[in-house]
Amino acid sequence: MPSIDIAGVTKRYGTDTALEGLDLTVERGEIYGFLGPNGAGKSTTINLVLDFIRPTSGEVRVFDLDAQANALAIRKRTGILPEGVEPYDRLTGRQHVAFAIESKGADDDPDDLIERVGLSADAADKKAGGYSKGMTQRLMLATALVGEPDLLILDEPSTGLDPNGARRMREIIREENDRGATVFFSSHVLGQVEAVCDRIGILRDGHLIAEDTIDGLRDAMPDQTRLRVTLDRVPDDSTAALEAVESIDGVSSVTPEGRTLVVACTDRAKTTVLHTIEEYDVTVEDFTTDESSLEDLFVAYTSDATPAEVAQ
Ligand SMILES: Nc1ncnc2c1ncn2[C@@H]1O[C@H](COP(=O)(O)OP(=O)(O)OP(=O)(O)O)[C@@H](O)[C@H]1O
Repeated sequence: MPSIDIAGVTKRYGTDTALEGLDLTVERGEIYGFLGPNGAGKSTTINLVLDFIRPTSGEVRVFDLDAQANALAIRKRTGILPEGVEPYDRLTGRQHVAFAIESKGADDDPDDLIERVGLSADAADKKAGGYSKGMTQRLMLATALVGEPDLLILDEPSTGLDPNGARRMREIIREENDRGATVFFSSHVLGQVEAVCDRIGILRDGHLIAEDTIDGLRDAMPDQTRLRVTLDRVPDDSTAALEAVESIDGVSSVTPEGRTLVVACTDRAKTTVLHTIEEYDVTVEDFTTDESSLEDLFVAYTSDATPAEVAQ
């Protein structure tokens, strides 16, 4: 039985279509990463799952229950970390967690949850109105974990977290999953997604344009590669050089790292990339090709060309 089953869902806001005919299934026990550029429809999808908004057409089922008819029962079994949520200024962190425990009728110890997310006992005694973004995010994660939810929905969970916080988040996602929870999370931090997800869905303009494991996404774009080109020096007009490489057909991104250019491109574009760089009066000292990262794949999948065109 899937934890989330979205079938043929369209969501319109007036004449704007946020989602169109979306089919998406998250199996029980999996960690599903939900990616997409700004405005692709990720938050809309999450809001439909939680019945905060309703579809224009189509059906959303969670735990095999209709999301509209069973919203409260579903939310009781779900831990939610919404995007950009503000805590109540006047409650302390501990009071927030205690309130969440009471609301869910759970019996967690607030201090255990506070410690687990890496919030200090001192911070937990302070009013949440003064919390930094990272502390707020940790607090909200603690409330999402209340009652050992069957499903965790995390919207941009890394927002505001420093590297330690991001690592803790990954560990908690894995621990929750080991306990049996299904995790559905949206993120722009692709390293985070790459590190923990079993499966990834990429949404673009309200359509799911790719859904697979990272290896599967790679296999679907066998021609996609990551080229590292080391030059004898940084070109004098490095901006023009970067723009020239970026505009080559088959190149989806270029990142300078000192004298090295990291270029996500198709195999066929490699030679043109090397020739183009050399036109800027520099010598290519070395180049290597590597497996594409999730970031490369994401850019390739969400760039203007369709995935099929990119893969060709
Ligand atoms: N309440 C609303 N009223 C009108 N249009 C909306 C509303 N909410 C979302 N939209 C539109 O629906 C589309 C999808 O938005 P959504 O917030 O779901 O995208 P997202 O993938 O979560 O983006 P981001 O990564 O920026 O958070 C966008 O075009 C957005 O402008």
